[in-house]
Amino acid sequence: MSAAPWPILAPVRGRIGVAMALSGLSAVLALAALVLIAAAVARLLIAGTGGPWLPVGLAAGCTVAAIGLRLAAFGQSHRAAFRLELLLRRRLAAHVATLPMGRVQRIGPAAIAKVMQDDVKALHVFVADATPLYARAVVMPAATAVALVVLDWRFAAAALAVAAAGIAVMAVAMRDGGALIRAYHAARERVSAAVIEFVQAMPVVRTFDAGHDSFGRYQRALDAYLAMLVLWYRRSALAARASLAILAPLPTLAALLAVGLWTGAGDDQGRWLAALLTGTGMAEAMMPAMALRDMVARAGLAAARIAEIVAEPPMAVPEPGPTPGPDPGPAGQAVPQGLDLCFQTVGFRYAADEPPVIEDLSVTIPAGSVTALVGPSGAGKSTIAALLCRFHDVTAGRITIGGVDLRDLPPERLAELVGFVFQDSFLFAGSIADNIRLGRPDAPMTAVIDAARAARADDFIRQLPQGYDTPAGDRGVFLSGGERQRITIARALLLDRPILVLDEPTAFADTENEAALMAGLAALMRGRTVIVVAHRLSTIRDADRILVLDRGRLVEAGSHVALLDENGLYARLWRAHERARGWTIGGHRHGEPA
Ligand SMILES: Nc1ncnc2c1ncn2[C@@H]1O[C@H](COP(=O)(O)OP(=O)(O)OP(=O)(O)O)[C@@H](O)[C@H]1O
Repeated sequence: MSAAPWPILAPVRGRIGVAMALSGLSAVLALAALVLIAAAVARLLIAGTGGPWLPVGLAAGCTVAAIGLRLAAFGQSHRAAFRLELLLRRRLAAHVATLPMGRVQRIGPAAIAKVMQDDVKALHVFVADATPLYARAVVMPAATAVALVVLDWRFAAAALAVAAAGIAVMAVAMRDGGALIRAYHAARERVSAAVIEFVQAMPVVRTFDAGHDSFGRYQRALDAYLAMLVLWYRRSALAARASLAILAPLPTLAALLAVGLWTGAGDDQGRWLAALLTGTGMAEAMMPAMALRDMVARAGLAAARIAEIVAEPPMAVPEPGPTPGPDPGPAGQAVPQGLDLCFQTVGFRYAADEPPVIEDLSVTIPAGSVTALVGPSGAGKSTIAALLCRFHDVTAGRITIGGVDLRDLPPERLAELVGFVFQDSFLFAGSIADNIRLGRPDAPMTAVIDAARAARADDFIRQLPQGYDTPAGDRGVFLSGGERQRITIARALLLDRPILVLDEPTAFADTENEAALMAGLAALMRGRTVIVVAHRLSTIRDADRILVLDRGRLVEAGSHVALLDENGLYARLWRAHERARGWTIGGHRHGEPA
């Protein structure tokens, strides 16, 4: 990973430049104030050189201006940081929205959230705090060196020799610095990941080990972090302390005093005093630049992670312009004519180096029909549902709606045609009504209520503390899996898409909810083209056609009755399903004495 944060700062480069220039100028003025104070003291000590008030006044002016410029520099850098934060978050959000959903799932929502929050924040901190300090740490020693050369080259030589010795020892302390910093940050990140995993997995972990071993991974990450710190300390502690001692003001002060005494450079007391006042802090002024290395490295890592997301190729969309796409038809119309879904020798693999999970799938799903996808675990049912939503693009063949390749449909057109209900029904922070309105924010309340009624959700929503205005989402009201699913169904009903993809829609239904959920689903499916992925075969026995998949291939197709007659894979799955329904916990069959 590149460790240079600078390219990503390009949009605010101008403002950062201004901040650094102001900070550098402030350093020069602070130095000028010291020279002027030396001149004032010299005038006091040496008779006949004039009164001290002019240099004192100028020194005061320089100090005030230096403080003002420093504040202005931080003002500019903070503004640049806020602007950068806003720009990067907007850019990331806009880019992530263009990525294929499958890619987003593969990168992981948590990883994306971390980049959008933590890495952007790290760059904010870098720009706001580090850039002015960085300029100061470079300009201050350089300007001091120039001032010393002007005063007397011997003072300059003495101060530079001390600084060079300090930097040489520091270089020893920082050998392998880049590798150590990367290892340090990697260890820190493993601790963060372990703590997140620990908290997220707590419900599962606790059930199994009552919390005794659940610290395991976290503890190991902490141990590795500690080992890393100890290694770093051992490698660099002695040299680092030695370099800090050399770069501190005292050694430079001693060198300047010695040079003044022994070389005759101190004969001009005014110059000597000026050299002592300005030069003493020269080596020390370099120290922040060393410390900032770590901040630059951290910002570099954050920038690299942001760049990685931005470099993800977006989903291919057709050129804007008239698209020969099928017309979704007026809202409320049953299924517009000609919206057959067609898989033509479709193949799909998740990565170029992975085996295909869908192979040579050719099937036509007529408009208005209900088609179920069944098959053993891992057969590829959910993958087909995901392909229909363009979470991924097929890697062979094509999928068409009304004769148009999905890849030739603008995403918004696809969204008008196809609606989805997944097993994992996510509710956003917002009221229940807002959640039903998602996708049709201007829908009137009467339409929301009608959809909720048809989805069999109206009754339980009305019993919530604030009815349709009750807050949902993570921090909202607690709803059962079946209730959440019925809200999702109401949402899909309100959207009124002609084609529906349902992935395990009854996965979370309990017995009490199942009847309501099935009734809601029946309302939703009426008059639409439906593709439903189901584990519970009893829920899809009335489907017009059942497609049976095995290891990515279509092995049987037909109605429930026809497939039972065939006595193949479907018949075996059905018998297994029937047996499983008959079993109760404890190993007894329904109707048998316990
Ligand atoms: N994001 C992914 N990356 C890589 N491989 C995946 C991904 N999702 C699924 N697979 C693999 O693709 C194959 C098909 O998975 P899919 O989830 O489509 O099967 P399924 O029939 O829906 O299974 P189940 O009934 O268990 O949900 C499996 O071998 C699975 O491991």
